[in-house]
Amino acid sequence: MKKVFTYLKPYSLRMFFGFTIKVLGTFMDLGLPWVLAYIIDEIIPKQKVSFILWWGVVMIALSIGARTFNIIANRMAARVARNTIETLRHDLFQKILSLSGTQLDHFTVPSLETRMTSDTYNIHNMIGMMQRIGVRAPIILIGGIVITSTLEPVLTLVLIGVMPFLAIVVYLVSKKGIPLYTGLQLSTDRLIRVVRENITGIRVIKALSKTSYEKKRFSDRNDEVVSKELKAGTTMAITNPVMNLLLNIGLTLVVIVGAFRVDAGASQPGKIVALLSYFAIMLQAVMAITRIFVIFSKASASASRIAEVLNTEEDLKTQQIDRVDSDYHIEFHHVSFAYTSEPCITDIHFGIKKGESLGIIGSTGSGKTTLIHLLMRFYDVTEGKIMLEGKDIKSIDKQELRRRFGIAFQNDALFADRVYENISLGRELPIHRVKEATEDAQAAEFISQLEKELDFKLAIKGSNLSGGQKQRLLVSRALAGEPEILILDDSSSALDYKTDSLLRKAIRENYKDTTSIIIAQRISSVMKLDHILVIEDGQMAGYGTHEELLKNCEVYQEIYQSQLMS
Ligand SMILES: Nc1ncnc2c1ncn2[C@@H]1O[C@H](COP(=O)(O)OP(=O)(O)OP(=O)(O)O)[C@@H](O)[C@H]1O
Repeated sequence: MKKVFTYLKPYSLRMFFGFTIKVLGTFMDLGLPWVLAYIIDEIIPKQKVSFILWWGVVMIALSIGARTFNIIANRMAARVARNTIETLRHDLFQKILSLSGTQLDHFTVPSLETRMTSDTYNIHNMIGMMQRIGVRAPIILIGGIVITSTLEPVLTLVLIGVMPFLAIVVYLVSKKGIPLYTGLQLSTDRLIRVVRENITGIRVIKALSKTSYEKKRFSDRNDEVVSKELKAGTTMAITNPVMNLLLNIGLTLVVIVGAFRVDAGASQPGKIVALLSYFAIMLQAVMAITRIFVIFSKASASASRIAEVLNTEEDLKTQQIDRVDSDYHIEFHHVSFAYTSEPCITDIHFGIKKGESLGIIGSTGSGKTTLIHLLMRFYDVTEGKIMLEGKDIKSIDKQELRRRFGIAFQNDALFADRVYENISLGRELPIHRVKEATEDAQAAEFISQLEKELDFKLAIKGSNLSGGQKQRLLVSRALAGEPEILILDDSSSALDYKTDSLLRKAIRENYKDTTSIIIAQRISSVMKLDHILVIEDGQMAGYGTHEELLKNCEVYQEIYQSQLMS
């Protein structure tokens, strides 16, 4: 919570004004029963209509003043809550963007989504509530006790006697509430993960007739959320009836004791009426405080989940490492890596010169994409080093490093935006450059057939395009910035042989200075490249040209034979 409260600092002045206005409004509310008692006990017995009217006007003025001040203060509170959450969400988003691959794996994407949405929403609720009811309710309670004790000290003791019981209920319930709400948020994370997986894979789920299986999976997660919600809700729901009961006992005692006291001449009817009014608004205040505790319990669980992300230390810091002389543009120097305890990449060692091309081939899951993740420093190598022009990539600023790449990953993201935006991706590239890239990526022809061509609007994830069209747009995006290093990760798998071959020809001829790395399943996609790395279970099974590998790499020969036969 401490971390979240630091976000309120810039609004302290606004909060102070809001607080002052709220206090004034609340005092006016507190004055009303007192004036009523005064009218009943002092003014009415004098039987002067002008006096009664005058004090009636005072009551109306107090009432209007209280409402107006309340509305102003509530609007100010809403503004503070909105602005605070806007900044918090912005910082959280920035932080999420800067998380390394390992940190993203640790938090998981669905959990980060919940932290960005429902967790920030819970805190928004709390900040608003604290400024509105959090100020008003304690003043009503304390002010109420002070005023009633001046009016009727004996009856006030009845109310004060009830207070410790109320405090115990609030303490016990909120102590149980926070862990329950933390558990609920974790279950919500899991539910969102299932929803996310289902929505992303809706077609394959239908195609494989897995809908009933997925329905069950969703239902299990949903039941888990419902049961945790029920548990948290039931615990919190105990508060209101118990509070009500305690306060109503107090109220009944006031009426009984008050009746005896008026009868004995020790008190006046106006005071008893005022006391009942005070008890009523104090009852509302206590209810509001319990609501604050519920919201605070939720927000406190959310705040620690958000703080966990915000306090995550950057684990891929830029380091001071001296450059070494190297003939290579890209060099992997005995690189090993593990996502978990199991090694994924072991002792990969190669170098390619500027403008050269490297093909990476190997079975699925052999570690091809991981090599790119390491080259772009999404993860840090566990052993060895990766160098660009003799500079360890750990010594290059991450933004600067990544700007040097043009990359198309497998199933990369396409956005619900114009074709141009999807290719330019915020780089404000000139139209002619985007057009050239689409021609090289063999996408120009199909784009020319789209309505409005580059202005054609894609659906979410480019679902109104075919697989091959999507791939060609992604390759256009990678080529459009004329990158120093081009990486195509299985980006031509949906292309026919002719289009694939035209794409490779265009890259060869039009991007001579670009060093390219092409990951592919088909030997035809890599056989003409300067070097080919054959990878098997994360290890180098061969390195050389197509001809060399055909002679001396068994794995390559097997892939070649199997593809030749098919
Ligand atoms: N974030 C991750 N956390 C844990 N393990 C991972 C992660 N990403 C990949 N792996 C594992 O690392 C291994 C290599 O994965 P990688 O994606 O590099 O393979 P690949 O050769 O590119 O496969 P494909 O050809 O199917 O794309 C696989 O066993 C995979 O399960």
